[in-house]
Amino acid sequence: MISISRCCFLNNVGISGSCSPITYKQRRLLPTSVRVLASGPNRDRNGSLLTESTLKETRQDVASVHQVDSKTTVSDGVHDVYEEDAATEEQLVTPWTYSVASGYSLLRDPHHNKGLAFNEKERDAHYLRGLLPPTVISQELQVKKLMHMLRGYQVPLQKYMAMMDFQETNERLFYKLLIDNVEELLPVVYTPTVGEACQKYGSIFLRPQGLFISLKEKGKILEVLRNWPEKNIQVIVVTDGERILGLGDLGCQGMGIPIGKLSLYTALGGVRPSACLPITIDVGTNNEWLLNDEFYIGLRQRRATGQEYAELLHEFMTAVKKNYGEKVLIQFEDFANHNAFDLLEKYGTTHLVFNDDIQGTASVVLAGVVAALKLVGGNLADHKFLFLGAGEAGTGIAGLIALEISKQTNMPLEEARKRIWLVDSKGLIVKSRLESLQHFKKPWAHDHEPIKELVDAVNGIKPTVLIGTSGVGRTFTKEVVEAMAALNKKPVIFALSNPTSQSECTAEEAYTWSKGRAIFASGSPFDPVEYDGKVFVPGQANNAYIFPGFGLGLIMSGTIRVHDDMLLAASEALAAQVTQENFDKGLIYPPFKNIRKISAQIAAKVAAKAYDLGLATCLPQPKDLVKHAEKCMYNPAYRSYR
Ligand SMILES: O=C([O-])CC(=O)C(=O)O
Ligand SMILES: [Mg+2]
Repeated sequence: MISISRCCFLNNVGISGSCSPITYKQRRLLPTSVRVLASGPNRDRNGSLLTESTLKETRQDVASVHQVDSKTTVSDGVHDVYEEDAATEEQLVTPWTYSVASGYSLLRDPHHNKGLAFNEKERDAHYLRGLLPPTVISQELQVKKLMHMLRGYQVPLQKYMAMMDFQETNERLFYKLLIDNVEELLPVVYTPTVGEACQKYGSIFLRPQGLFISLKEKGKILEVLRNWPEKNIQVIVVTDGERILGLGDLGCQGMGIPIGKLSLYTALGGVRPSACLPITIDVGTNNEWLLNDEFYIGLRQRRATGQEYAELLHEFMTAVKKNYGEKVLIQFEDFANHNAFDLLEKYGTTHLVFNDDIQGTASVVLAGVVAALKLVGGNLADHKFLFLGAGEAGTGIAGLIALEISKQTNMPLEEARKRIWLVDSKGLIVKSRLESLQHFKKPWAHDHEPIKELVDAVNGIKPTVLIGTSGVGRTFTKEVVEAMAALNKKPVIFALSNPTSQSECTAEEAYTWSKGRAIFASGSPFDPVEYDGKVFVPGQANNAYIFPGFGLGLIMSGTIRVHDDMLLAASEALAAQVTQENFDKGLIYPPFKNIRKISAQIAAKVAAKAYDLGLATCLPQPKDLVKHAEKCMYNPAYRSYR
């Protein structure tokens, strides 16, 4: 086996430039325990922001990170960091070499394999003669062939498995396929199919694509992180599998979600695949069916809770920061409510954390509501919102809408919240229930008599916007939609629960029961619907519009904390991407086919906000942040290997 110079392969268009990643040696210069900020998290239980004093302290952390950065004289961040890491402690303690295989091994290396696209010269230079059939084809033709193959499969899960296989065989081809056919393939690698894949993950599992950290690894998490072959990690998506989409506790099999989300980080947001790390934390499962399934891949025990859970998570959070530094983004995904809010609150002031279900969903829905108002009329403050579901998504969206109303009108947050009502499994959230409510529901307990049924809440509250985040399918019944349509000329109805089976109603139901008057969006995709001779195209209010661009913005600016104003900036950037042509078709989200352009816009606005707030460490600030975002984005076109 001949090793090929690293330069030709690792010189990705990564997120580097003047803001180079911190190397292990430099990381050692960082204060060993980065200061815990003096007071509250970036959003306390009442939804207030980082205070001026905590912001000031966070800015001091920014200064210390930047001081280390500015000592680095790195021409090509990605490449040189690898050099340096290899030459220091990593090479001493890990068993790998950084050389890249040639010949047969090259064809089996997904990061560098090009299959039939290796040209004649490359076949000679890299010992590939005879290992491939004689024809040489372009990457475009390879994409065409794979699409032909995928379209031949009838069952969505077969398509999912084929896509995972492509990712494991030829990474660049996988991403080109996904980027060039995003509207067709998103439902395959993401909701709804990824939900079924997680349910059956044990049966279809062939090769691990992420890190599994279970209770067995307690005390060794730092070592486990170091077993992952990539060193320059910029985004981690982590789940504990307790609330996978609206499907409930899938334990260790929730791994499909971090893998799917990170594929979108690369395809939609342009973050290098090698900088993405999917992680599942396995503390057991309470899913009896899985515990008795012979193919289940996780720990066969009931979920650890309380101190045992908190200690494992704390070890994980500490190890991540120690191994990857201050600027690694940790995205929490599909944790159950009780842990999701606590983790965000606990680590929001010490780590770069983002909860996609609370914050990403909030940002995408606010954008959709703002866009819908162009069709419905009025300002946000003129509207009344009713939610079915008061968990992460429900209270997250409610909080961001209230914040935006308060910013737009200068009205106190408390006053803005009065326009927003939530219904949970026990009925309308009202003052008389205050004592028994979980902390994240308390801000939404307003004065009203108790109401049990959703339809009665609709008739009692008279909302203009109805948002479903319940995780329970078919809860927007004919009666509910008809009540909305009786109250509003153009009722705004969002059925956000995923996957399709958990959607509060289908697009067809929303349009039919409202007699074609609903402005409708859903979390999982629905096909266009024909009603009364007119075609209605439903919007997909999924956080996939936000998190890839949001993450890119944080990474390219070296931001070290997430702030709610960045969520508002992302939301505004997304709403601004809806064109008149989209509105004319009744659309409140831009088409996914433009998503990379949209992500660059979101990234630029998020980064700009981070610079304004003094939370960015990549200095100086680039002049044109949109161009900078586009330049940072991973391009899956093959490289030529000389
Ligand atoms: O994964 C998705 O499609 C959206 C999401 O975060 C969830 O439903 O938990
Ligand atoms: Mg989620």
